Amino acid sequence: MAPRYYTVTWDQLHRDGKALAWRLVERGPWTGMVAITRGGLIPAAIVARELDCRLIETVSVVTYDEEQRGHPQVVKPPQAALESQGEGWLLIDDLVDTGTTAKVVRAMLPKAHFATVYAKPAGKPTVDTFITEVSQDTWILFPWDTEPQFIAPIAKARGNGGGGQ
Ligand SMILES: O=P(O)(O)OC[C@H]1O[C@H](OP(=O)(O)OP(=O)(O)O)[C@H](O)[C@@H]1O
Ligand code: HPA
Ligand SMILES: [Mg+2]
Repeated sequence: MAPRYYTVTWDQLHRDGKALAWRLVERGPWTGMVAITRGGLIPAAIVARELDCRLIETVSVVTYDEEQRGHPQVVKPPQAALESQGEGWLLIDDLVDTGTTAKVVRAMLPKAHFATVYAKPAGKPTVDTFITEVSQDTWILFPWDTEPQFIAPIAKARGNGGGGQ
């Protein structure tokens, strides 16, 4: 079955990122943040600004090639947070889908608080805090993966022409 799409604009991402920061500020203070690259980088920047957090580490896990899921590979470990096992650290990603990426990172930082902006049901048990849930068969389109384009008027797309003079 073709996936449904849920389009997220920059404005919406900023609003949802701030909503996440409101939840997380109550759980702090935080030693620092670990952004899961690349999707977690912009949500992490929004949350870091709101929480006045300046210590940002990254962890890189490659799981997907476009919409195809592969075997997760840790390309860069979250060095600064490893010794504490992530205690006091916020782990940020844009979304959890199957939870594959989350499980790999949580194994490295079992004491970190894991937060995402969006979550699908299969990945939900791996997240401590998230803002918006979408169904498992929905593909989230982020603003960095999309661009606005021309769309034909409804009447033309239906092939029933325009109104006459
Ligand atoms: O719960 P999962 O099924 O693991 O899917 C979620 C992960 O997939 C995407 O990252 P991706 O691997 O596409 O890399 P990217 O962040 O560099 O785009 C997304 O940013 C999450 O990190
Ligand atoms: O729904 C999604 N959107 C974008 N990237 C993703 N990576 C896993 N699931 C998704
Ligand atoms: Mg990612």
